[in-house]
Amino acid sequence: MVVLLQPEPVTLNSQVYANPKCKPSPVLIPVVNLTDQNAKTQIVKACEELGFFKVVHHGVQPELLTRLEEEAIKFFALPQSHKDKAGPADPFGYGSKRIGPNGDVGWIEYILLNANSDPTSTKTAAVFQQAHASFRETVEVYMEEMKDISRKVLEMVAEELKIEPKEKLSKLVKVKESDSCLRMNHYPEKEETRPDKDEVGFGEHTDPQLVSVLRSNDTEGLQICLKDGTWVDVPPDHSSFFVIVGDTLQVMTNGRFKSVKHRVLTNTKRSRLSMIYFAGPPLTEKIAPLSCLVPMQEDWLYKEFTWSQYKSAAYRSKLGDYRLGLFEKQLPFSISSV
Ligand SMILES: C=C1C[C@]23C[C@@]1(O)CC[C@H]2[C@@]12CC[C@H](O)[C@@](C)(C(=O)O1)[C@H]2[C@@H]3C(=O)O
Ligand SMILES: O=C(O)CCC(=O)C(=O)O
Ligand SMILES: [Fe+2]
Repeated sequence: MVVLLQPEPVTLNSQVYANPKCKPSPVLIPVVNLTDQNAKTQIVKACEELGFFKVVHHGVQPELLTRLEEEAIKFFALPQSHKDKAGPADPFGYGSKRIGPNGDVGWIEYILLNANSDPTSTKTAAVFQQAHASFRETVEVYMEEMKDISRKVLEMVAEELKIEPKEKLSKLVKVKESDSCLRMNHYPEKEETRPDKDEVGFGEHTDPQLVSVLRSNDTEGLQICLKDGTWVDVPPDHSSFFVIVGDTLQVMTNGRFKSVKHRVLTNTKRSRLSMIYFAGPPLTEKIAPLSCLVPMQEDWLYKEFTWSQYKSAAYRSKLGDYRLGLFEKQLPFSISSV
């Protein structure tokens, strides 16, 4: 008899921070083996309960992860004046401390790159001009792998939820018009750490896209917010990926999946490096609850919008704003609320 070993779920290692809402928690992060026949059921359960899960047996070569990490480290180690030639981020290119256009800041520097390398983005071109010669190629190969993981995850979601046609979700991230991007975040080490104080690397937010695929080095810092508002640490694991449900998938499942709030705290003497691929639909794609999941329009919790409309609204908002609120349908008063 062959006994298949299931990967152990990881216990969230909550630290006690000054913030009273941040408590130790016995929550487990679901771990999904992408080659397991039960993967689709586990993915849907995790998307419903947490909006977040860890992926193992993903098939991405560890050498590619190491290569991209090394090249990113080399980029961030360049003199500030070189990096600044690729900034400020517009949103693409190199950014430091400022996140987005509306006054958000963090202990961070980053590169944001469009998956469809936009020939008009001079900032993107400048990133590659400053970087090591092989950086562009490594980034392109990595993005293809991330697209593939997003595709597989969305195919499994569609299969489990019996969405028809079954490519409905995965097609959105596969087609060449998909509006996806890759962000590399560097949270520099701190000489002085202040264990009594939360220091924000990347403020709390949800990701606007369908799904995000995150990988980091072995430095902690990422936290997710549970439904009861408790923040819990996600133990880092440099050989796995974490999948984050985005706002768009929340809308398409009519709220059945939750886009998880997350943030990065940087109270550490070691630097954190993360790479995160945001799988987004084409700009012109109409986003609404899927009719095969919610046949009656009056049951839709959200109005229909295009990804382009949502993205514009997101870029007018601050990081921690509840962006989906703008697209929620006004529900008639229920008798019990009167
Ligand atoms: C403050 C902002 C940064 C952001 C655009 C926004 O106005 C609100 C959404 C932010 C976010 C979060 C997830 C991704 O990191 C990101 C690239 C995205 O698509 O939405 C960022 C945006 C950004 O940094 O430009
Ligand atoms: O750096 C991280 O681990 C998370 C970053 C993040 O949430 C983002 O870039 O949207
Ligand atoms: Fe995020």
